[in-house]
Amino acid sequence: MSASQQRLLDLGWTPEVDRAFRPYRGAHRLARVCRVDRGGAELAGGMGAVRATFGGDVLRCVAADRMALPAVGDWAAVRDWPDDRVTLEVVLPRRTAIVRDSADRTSHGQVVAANVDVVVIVEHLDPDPDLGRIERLLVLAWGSGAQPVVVLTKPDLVPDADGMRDEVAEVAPGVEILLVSAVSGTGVDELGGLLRNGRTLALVGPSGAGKSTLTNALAGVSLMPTGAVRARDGRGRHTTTRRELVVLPGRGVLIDTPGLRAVGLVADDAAVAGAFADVEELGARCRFRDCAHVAEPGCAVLLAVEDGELDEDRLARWRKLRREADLNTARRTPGHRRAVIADLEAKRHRR
Ligand SMILES: Nc1nc2c(ncn2[C@@H]2O[C@H](COP(=O)(O)OP(=O)(O)OP(=O)(O)O)[C@@H](O)[C@H]2O)c(=O)[nH]1
Ligand SMILES: [Zn+2]
Repeated sequence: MSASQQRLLDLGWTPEVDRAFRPYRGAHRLARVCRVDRGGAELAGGMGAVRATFGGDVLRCVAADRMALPAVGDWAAVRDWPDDRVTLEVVLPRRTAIVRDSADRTSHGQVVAANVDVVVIVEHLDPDPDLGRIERLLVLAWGSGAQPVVVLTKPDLVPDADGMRDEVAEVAPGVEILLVSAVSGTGVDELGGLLRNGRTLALVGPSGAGKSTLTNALAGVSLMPTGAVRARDGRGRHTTTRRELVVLPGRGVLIDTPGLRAVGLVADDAAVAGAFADVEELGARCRFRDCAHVAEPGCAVLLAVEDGELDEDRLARWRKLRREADLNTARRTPGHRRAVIADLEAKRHRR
């Protein structure tokens, strides 16, 4: 195998990617997006790292839908020009995508990371884990098409990490939960075991949960500045740029997303159902098939709450997420989108 092919394999290349790229071969090169900023993207490919600006087609697509913006983890067809410029011409179809709500609310959302195999939800045990946040990130993960895993960090700082894991397990049915301490080394190998066969893992979680620390522990070297070392500006944002995609040759690819604060979800019912498999399962036993689990007779979900089998707070959070999902679905219908865009245009003219 050539060095160039080996580099692509290390980047997570698969025959599926190759098939998607086939129509562009010849005039284009294949590359993976490592980082996106205002002016363009940093890419890695068979020939190494390059910086690219976005081609006209990409810009036109982005104008119509923000989801078309290249994202870290995307595979792309890239063109080299005689004056040494490089342009990203086509974003290849995404196998999976972690999508959050965009600020403007006119489009589907913003892709946080693409072509991810495992979404690692990182949450600290100290301070106490936020169960609602874990649930939201699980909805995000189930909506992405990738497999979720929960990693609980800083178990070395609490007396009963196992007990806390059991509590978290209640809000993460069917999801593997790992206790991982970068300090004591507990669980690092277990998590590292998920990084194999060129798979892509994306770390998501709040700032300070220990994502960069995990990346360093998995890489075995200090690639990421962590915690206090990294300077923050007045709004609490990091001023130093960080690497977002780390290639661990022969193992896999790690994507470290910047701390997601309040994650606006672009969830649909299926993603919520994935994260709340326990509620779904109970709901299948309700007398009415479209039971909302509010006050219906023969509601198996309410009965489970009464019996202490299902936590009332969890049901309340399920309701809230379901409402959000319904709103999103309504918002995404073309008619609604047109109305929102017209409204924005009107405001612009009034200014
Ligand atoms: N005791 C202990 N401290 C940890 C552990 N993991 C991370 N930390 C500390 O927690 C702090 C935050 O870790 P980071 O890795 O910078 O957190 P992050 O999730 O990358 O945060 P952002 O970059 O802001 O998104 C640092 O001071 C780490 O040293 C752990 O397992 N045990
Ligand atoms: Zn019901």
